[in-house]
This record gives sequence, C-alpha cells and structure tokens, in this order.
Amino acid sequence: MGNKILVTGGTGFIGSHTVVELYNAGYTPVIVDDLSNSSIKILDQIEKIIGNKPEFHQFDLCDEAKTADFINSNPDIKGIIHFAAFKAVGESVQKPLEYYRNNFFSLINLLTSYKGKNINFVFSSSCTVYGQPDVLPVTEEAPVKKAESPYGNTKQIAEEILAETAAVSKNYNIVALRYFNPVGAHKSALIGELPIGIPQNLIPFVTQTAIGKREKITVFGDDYNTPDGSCVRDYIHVVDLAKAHVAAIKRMEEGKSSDNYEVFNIGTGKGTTVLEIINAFEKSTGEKLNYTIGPRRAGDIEKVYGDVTKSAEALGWRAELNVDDMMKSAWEWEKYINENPF
Ligand SMILES: NC(=O)c1ccc[n+]([C@@H]2O[C@H](COP(=O)([O-])OP(=O)(O)OC[C@H]3O[C@@H](n4cnc5c(N)ncnc54)[C@H](O)[C@@H]3O)[C@@H](O)[C@H]2O)c1
Ligand SMILES: O=c1ccn([C@@H]2O[C@H](COP(=O)(O)OP(=O)(O)O[C@H]3O[C@H](CO)[C@H](O)[C@H](O)[C@H]3O)[C@@H](O)[C@H]2O)c(=O)[nH]1
Repeated sequence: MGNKILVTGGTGFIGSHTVVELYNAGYTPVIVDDLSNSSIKILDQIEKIIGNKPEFHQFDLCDEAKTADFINSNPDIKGIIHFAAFKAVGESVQKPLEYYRNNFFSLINLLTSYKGKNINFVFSSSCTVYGQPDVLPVTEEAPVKKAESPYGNTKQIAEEILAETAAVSKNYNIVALRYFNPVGAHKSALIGELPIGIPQNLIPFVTQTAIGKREKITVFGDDYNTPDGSCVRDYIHVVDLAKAHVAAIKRMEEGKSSDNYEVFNIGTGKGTTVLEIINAFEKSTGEKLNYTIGPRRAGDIEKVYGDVTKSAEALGWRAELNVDDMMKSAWEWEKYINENPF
C-alpha cells in the first residue's frame, strides 16, 4: 500500500468519504477522531466498502501530549488531512469559546507536533470566508469578509495561522481547500451525513422531510435577487470533494505546489437555488416534498458560487457529479440509515 495519510475527523461526514477515496487511490488512511460528532460504526461501514477496516485511534486532538505522542510514534505518516473541528454555525454563536478552543487547539497541536519535520497538510476551509462576494463566481483572490459567526472566524484565522506558519517553516507544505456546500453520500449508501437533532442544512432537512421525520421544509425566503427569489449556493457532491483532497495530497507529494501555502476553491462552479434543489430532489427520486415559503433566515448569504478554474488547472480536479447525483445519493443514504440506525 501507498503512503500513510492521517485523516483527522475521519469518521465524520467528509472524512469518511475521503478515507474511502484515499484507499481507492492506493493510500493507507489512518483515522484519528474523538467521536464527538460521529459514530464508531462508521468504521464497519467503511470496511464494507473497501474490504478493510482502517487503522483508528480515538482521542481529542486538543490534548497536546497525546497528539505529540501519536505523531512522534508514527513517523511513517506522510500527510495529514485535517477535518476535525466543530462546524455548526448557530451553535458557535452560543458557545464561542468551545469553538475557538476545539478548532484552534487541534490545529496548533498538530502543527506544533510536526515542528522541524516535513509534512504535507490539507486543511478544511470554507467559502464562508468570502461572506457575500462582490463578484461572482468568486475567485480565491476575492477579499475575505468579516466573519458572521465564531465558526466562520475559526476558518479565517486558521487560514492566517497556516499562511504565517508556512511562511517561516518551509518543511510544511500546506493546502487550504475552501469548500462550497458539501452534500450527497457514497453510492453504496453505507456512509453519509449524520446530523444530530434537527438538521440546520438544506439537504438533510429535505431528505428527513421526504422520509417523514419532519412534517415540512421551509424555504427561507423567495424575495432575493436571484432567478426564482430563493438563495443560490454551489452544491458539491461529497465524493467529488473527497477526491479533491486526494488531488491536493498528490500535488504536494509530486512537488508541484507553486508555494508551500496554497488555497483552492472546491465547488462545481455552478449556482443552484433552493427551489431548484427541491425540484431536482422530487424529479430524481420520485418523492413529493411538503414545503412552504417562509421568511428569510438571519445571516443568510443571497448567492455564492465558486470560480473553480484554479483548482482545475493546479489540481487536475473537477467535480464530476451533478445535482441529481447529489439528491439521489442523499436520498438512498436517508433510507438506509432510517432502516439501519446506528
Ligand atoms: N459540512 C460542511 O458543510 C462543511 C463546509 C465547509 C467546511 N467544512 C469543514 O470540513 C470539516 C469536516 O466537516 P464534516 O461535515 O465532515 O464534519 P463532521 O462533524 O461530520 O466531522 C468532523 C469530525 O471531527 C471529529 N472531531 C471534532 N473535534 C475533534 C477533536 N478535537 N479531536 C478529534 N476529533 C474531533 C468529530 O467527532 C467528527 O467525526 C470541518 O473542519 C468543517 O468545518 C464543512
Ligand atoms: O430548512 C432549510 C435549510 C436551508 N435553507 C436554505 O438552503 C440554503 C443552504 O443552506 P445550508 O444551511 O445548507 O448552507 P449554508 O450555505 O447556509 O451554510 C453552509 O455554508 C456556509 C458558507 O456559506 C458555512 O460554511 C456553513 O458551515 C455551511 O453550513 C440557504 O439558502 C438556506 O437559506 C432553506 O431554505 N431551508
């Protein structure tokens, strides 16, 4: 097997799909996760897909000594994909310190543990750093806008920490991927997004409504300056997103980086409205969705979608799956997890 890649947060939504794609690309993924927002059962699910149970270590990356000990005793790890973080925007407003603590301590502990060593590092950032961009599609050069939440702020400051660290530590090769809206699930329907409680994001709310867990879905506003009045996002299939991480690791391994800190947009480059998502869901699954139009949600961005030229050119990566693939796979996963709850 190929190089060992540490996947922090590897039992989570994006991490689990990335573990599968790393394996498919010939790498040996090693997972660290404290299971604060995921289930140990994901390991069995991954095994069903790839035929192997990945190496797994359960601990909190905020624990400096444990993190250092793990890194020092695993010198064969050649790259890190750092997903582990808290990610709920609303919760971060209520619990800012928990968010700053978890998202920064884990990142700083990892970087500190690699002091003086060579490492390829991929960081999960977000298009949230752009706020409402002035120009669409938004490029990586667009200004970073003041964060709307402590969560968004952790991504912005983390990018600064990474850029400043890379500037003085040439042994670090760092790529920050700015994800647009990750949705969908693996085609096997064995892994997918597992929101705890009432989903805050559109697609899990759609699938939970269709299956009867929620009575109806509310479209947050239809009076925006968009083709049908509902908000526009750049939805990206989680499997395409997972593959972008593999491409980022490869770029660094092959010494192709133009700088030891690079930033890439990871989306499809295409904007889709909320109402188009609802139509696509109904059409591709044959399920009828009970929805109403409601007021705008506070803090929502009107429209955002990414310019993905840079990632296509530098990473040789492009999203291959469309909105129908996203809806179908999310629906198959919803049915699976409803029948086989963890
Ligand atoms: N899902 C999105 O919409 C989205 C969008 C942009 C960026 N991101 C970022 O991508 C990353 C992954 O997101 P996800 O949707 O897979 O989230 P997730 O919650 O499903 O996965 C994160 C995983 O990290 C683990 N974790 C959290 N803190 C930890 C710690 N201190 N030590 C060890 N493990 C820890 C959790 O248990 C979980 O399994 C996050 O950094 C998130 O902020 C997500
Ligand atoms: O029940 C719902 C849920 C969502 N929406 C709409 O669906 C769109 C997508 O909403 P999500 O909450 O799924 O995604 P956001 O784009 O609002 O937020 C996501 O993208 C942000 C960056 O813009 C942050 O990264 C954040 O972490 C991540 O969840 C928005 O227009 C929202 O108003 C509804 O109409 N009804």
